[in-house]
Amino acid sequence: MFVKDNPSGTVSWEHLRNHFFEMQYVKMQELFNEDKDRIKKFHIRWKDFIVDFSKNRINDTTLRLLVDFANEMKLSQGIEALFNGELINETEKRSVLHTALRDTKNKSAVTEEIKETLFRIKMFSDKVIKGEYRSTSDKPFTDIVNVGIGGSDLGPKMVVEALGNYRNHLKTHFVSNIDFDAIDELLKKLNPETTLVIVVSKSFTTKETIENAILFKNWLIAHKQDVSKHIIAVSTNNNEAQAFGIQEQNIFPMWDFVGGRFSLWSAVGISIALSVGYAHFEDLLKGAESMDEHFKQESFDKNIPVVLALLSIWYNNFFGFETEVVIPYANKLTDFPAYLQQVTMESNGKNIDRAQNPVNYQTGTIVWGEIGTNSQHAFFQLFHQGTKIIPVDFIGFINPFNESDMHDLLMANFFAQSEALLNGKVGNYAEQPQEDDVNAVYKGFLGNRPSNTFLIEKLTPESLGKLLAIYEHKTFVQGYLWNIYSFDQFGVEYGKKLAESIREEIQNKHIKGHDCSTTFLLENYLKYRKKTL
Ligand SMILES: O=P(O)(O)OC[C@H]1O[C@](O)(CO)[C@@H](O)[C@@H]1O
Repeated sequence: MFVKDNPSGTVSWEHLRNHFFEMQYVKMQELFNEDKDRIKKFHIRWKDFIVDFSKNRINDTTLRLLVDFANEMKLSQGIEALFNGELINETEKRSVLHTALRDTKNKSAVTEEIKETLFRIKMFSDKVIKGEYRSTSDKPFTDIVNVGIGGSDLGPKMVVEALGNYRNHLKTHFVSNIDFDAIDELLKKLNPETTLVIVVSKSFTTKETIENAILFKNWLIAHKQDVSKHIIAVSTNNNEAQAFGIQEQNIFPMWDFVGGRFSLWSAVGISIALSVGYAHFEDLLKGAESMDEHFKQESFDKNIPVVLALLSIWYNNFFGFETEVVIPYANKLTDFPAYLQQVTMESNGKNIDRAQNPVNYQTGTIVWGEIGTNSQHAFFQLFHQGTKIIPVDFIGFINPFNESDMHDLLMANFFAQSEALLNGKVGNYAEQPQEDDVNAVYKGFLGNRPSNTFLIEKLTPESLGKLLAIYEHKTFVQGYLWNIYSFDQFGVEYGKKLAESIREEIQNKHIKGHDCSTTFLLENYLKYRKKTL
């Protein structure tokens, strides 16, 4: 089971704090000058991945002290507890076993159930793709609509997009928000006779999802389609799904031991299997499984998720950097930052520790991002010359899916940005300021801005699985070391309840019991709302 020690009370935390005072003014440029082989120490080469973390404000002592901290907090014990299915989600009395979803070696009862479900996903997706599972009017399906939100949307949507080059003829759409304007636009494009709807909701009670599912159900009924053929579900709540009109054989199970934001590996990912075929879905799982093995077995100083988590803690808790950014140099990873935000921020946005005390140190980092090079032309100015320091994860691929010289230009930008952030405008690139240039002062930049670089051979189902598992485990390690519970989300659940009661007040046109600001806003909403339906 997990220890419940306050990390800021450990000896190694104290050592890190003292070490920070030495390191805070050290320039990375100096570290590189002093040690021409710095890269040898601070990179990890693993399968088709190179993770270069040399461009960070660290030296040998930093890495050693960070690893000491992980050891003092008994991280190995925590990792063991995770993989052994101990009830580490203590507040909800649940195990956390998303790793079991991709564990082909495990022989426990849990994996039997998982295997059976994977087999069902394979059979079903094969049939739909081949046109053997047919619609009311005996036609093959052409369009898949995934109705879900949060973890029941972000992960599958991101993967379907990321593996766009592997997609088959099926057109996959994702409906998450309760924004009728957007849904209406989609409905106009869809043919109800050949549309298959997947309602994905672990709880089958999430308001947005159920409202949207009802909308699609009514749309299908209005077009005389058999709902039991056109709607399938993924849920732990069999009863509600059946009450909704979904046939039992078309309900794919979810389990309490898989958190929504870690669930794309389960039947929640059925839209992935449908879009790219089961074999590629399996490759995604295999990639994640190989990262699980690395995470379990590798020593902490060579362990990709552990090193990334420790660096993030170094910046978050000692330097006081508040956010970190992820920049994938691949359009196909456009949705990656949004997915990652849920994984990290819903998990580690907590302020009470595992011993029920308010924490006296920072937890959950703020994660954001955008693809390169677009982001360079949007917000990189602040990275280079702003007052805030924002550590960057650059993600790039050596080979594109479709060969083109253009890829070298894309990647030239990828390499240039991290180099510029490190070095600033010095060395080979320094321009001699013109004596009469009155703007010279605005044109310099100092560098010393940290980044990690992921150089991956190619974006494939397998490498994507590895990448996602890296960030899942990084999140786990951070939550564990911050001594918080990463696998519940009570904050979001409270917001859901509040929205329900406000909706009732709007419907009854009776606003009551709010602060004066909310009352003012609601009254104006009611006053100017012109409902035509
Ligand atoms: O799959 P469900 O039960 O509809 O929940 C959707 C999402 O809602 C949340 O509970 C809160 O946003 C997420 O954790 C979850 O992924």
